Amino acid sequence: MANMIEIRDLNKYFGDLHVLKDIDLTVEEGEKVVIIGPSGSGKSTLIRCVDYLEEPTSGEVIIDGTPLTKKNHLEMARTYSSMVFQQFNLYPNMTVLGNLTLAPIKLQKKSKEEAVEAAMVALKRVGLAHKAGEFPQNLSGGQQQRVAIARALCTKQPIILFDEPTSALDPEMVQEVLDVMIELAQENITMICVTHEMGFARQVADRVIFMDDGRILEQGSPEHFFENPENPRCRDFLAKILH
Ligand SMILES: Nc1ncnc2c1ncn2[C@@H]1O[C@H](COP(=O)(O)OP(=O)(O)OP(=O)(O)O)[C@@H](O)[C@H]1O
Repeated sequence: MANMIEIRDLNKYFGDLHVLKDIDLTVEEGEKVVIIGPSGSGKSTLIRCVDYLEEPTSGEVIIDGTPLTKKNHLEMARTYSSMVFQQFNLYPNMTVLGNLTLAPIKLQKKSKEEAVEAAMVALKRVGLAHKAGEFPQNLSGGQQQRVAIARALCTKQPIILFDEPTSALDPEMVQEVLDVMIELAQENITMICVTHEMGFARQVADRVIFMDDGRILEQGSPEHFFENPENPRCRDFLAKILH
């Protein structure tokens, strides 16, 4: 398998705060990676560096062989990666269909017909084709997040980054979003997902990564990771959230 994402010696500071510390990480094409760790450990910042929503202070992020730079990052993100956020980030004054066709038409220069067709295919996949004409505020949180996932799907980039996609949802809506993600994981999409959903990690991840204080302290297959973590901080963290 080819490397889709290579992160080399990545450091990120916010002012004096050293948030990512010498991160090295390679993700293969089609690989599903779940990142867990305590609040403030740098998980979101790390995946935001993958599509340059945060600019690394030093080090490199290489996508499909091309290093991200100030100059190319918008074009690279358009081609390679989309992000699903905790707070959905849908435009409230646009219909679901409007939200889904905006980037393909404006940024990817697709025709309206092509964008609508792709949007409807994506909405079907998340079970919401019948909501195409609705405004986001008329949907439940779970439905809004499924729309956000459909939006990520219809731009057809090979990488999807999930930043705690179920953390803002009422508990009864979490599973419907996870089910969509589980189904997506059957495909050759490269996924990095920051989440506290350990069942999802066990079911879907090829690799689980534990971050603490800006560093990757443990990583491995779910079997190894959950049964036999070596790092004491990872063991403590798992003991807390699993019991
Ligand atoms: N734009 C920013 N400006 C200043 N500090 C920031 C910014 N974004 C994040 N931070 C800080 O960087 C650290 C890492 O934040 P990050 O959101 O990456 O952690 P996280 O592991 O994703 O946490 P959580 O699980 O709470 O979302 C935190 O101390 C946070 O307050």
